[in-house]
Amino acid sequence: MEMIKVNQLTKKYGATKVLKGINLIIYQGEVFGFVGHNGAGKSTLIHILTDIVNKSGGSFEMLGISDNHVNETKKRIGVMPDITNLYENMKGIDFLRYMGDLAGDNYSKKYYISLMKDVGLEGAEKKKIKSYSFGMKKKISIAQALLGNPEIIILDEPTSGLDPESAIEIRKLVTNLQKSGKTIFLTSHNLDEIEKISDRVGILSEGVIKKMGTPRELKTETKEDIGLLIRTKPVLTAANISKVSEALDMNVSFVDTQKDYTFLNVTSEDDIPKLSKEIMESGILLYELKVEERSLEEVFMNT
Ligand SMILES: Nc1ncnc2c1ncn2[C@@H]1O[C@H](COP(=O)(O)OP(=O)(O)OP(=O)(O)O)[C@@H](O)[C@H]1O
Repeated sequence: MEMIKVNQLTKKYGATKVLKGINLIIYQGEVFGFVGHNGAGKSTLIHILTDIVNKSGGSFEMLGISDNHVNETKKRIGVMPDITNLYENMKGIDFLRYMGDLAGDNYSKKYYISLMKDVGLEGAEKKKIKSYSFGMKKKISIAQALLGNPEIIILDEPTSGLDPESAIEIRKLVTNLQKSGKTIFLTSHNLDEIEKISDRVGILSEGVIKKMGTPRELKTETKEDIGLLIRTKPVLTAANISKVSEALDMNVSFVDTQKDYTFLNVTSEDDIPKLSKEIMESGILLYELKVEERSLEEVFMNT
């Protein structure tokens, strides 16, 4: 099922066009990672989808419901608020109860306690938010997004500013939410993280989604050469490579050697088995062959 569908969405602030025609479909149960430079318009899109900011043009559907009827979807979408909007003088559980009450929901104390446990805040229910660590504040923001068991959860930079351990905890939480059937739309500046937890990634640049796909698709789609790292005895030299290249009549280029390793480029995946066979048949012992992966960061920098 299409949980979020965005069609030619635009947004202008005054004369500045921030979003110039966003097209996007997010399916049920996906974790979709949305990345872009500072000021690219990620939060603007989130604010439009959650009815905080008006669109300038185009349309969108949330849970199959048109943006003309956005009120009907609000209870089914959870949005993590900015942690600067937390009521710091309130105890954690009172804050959640207050937000629940504001939404017109009447949950039991047990519900709020279990919600705090779900986000890893067990034992902190009666502590004031101002005494929480940065990571705990992020967690209670996520708990607020989970109030009412929404089907779509939108998290704007859930791990920014967190130490690695807390970031791992939040990532686990996202994975558990996905396992429980939620659809998650998240932004992050941490591309390693986006790559680890997202099923698909969209890169927003110059007002449009320039690239979209699984992390693997993005990392392989624009790659011209395939980098190989080979460990052999004896170590392959430029002369060996040019001989192999000639024998196979294919374009294998020598890049460098470091200790026991040789770095090479080939132009097609099909060259890899041919190359390894040729090396072994020439009496050179092949210990290791690795395809060097492009990082999502490289893809992002080239977008
Ligand atoms: N209310 C507003 N009025 C005018 N311009 C705005 C407003 N809100 C955002 N902008 C501008 O729109 C652009 C996109 O901002 P937005 O916050 O959506 O980017 P972002 O991708 O979320 O950035 P970041 O990664 O830094 O959070 C920026 O140039 C910003 O200055």
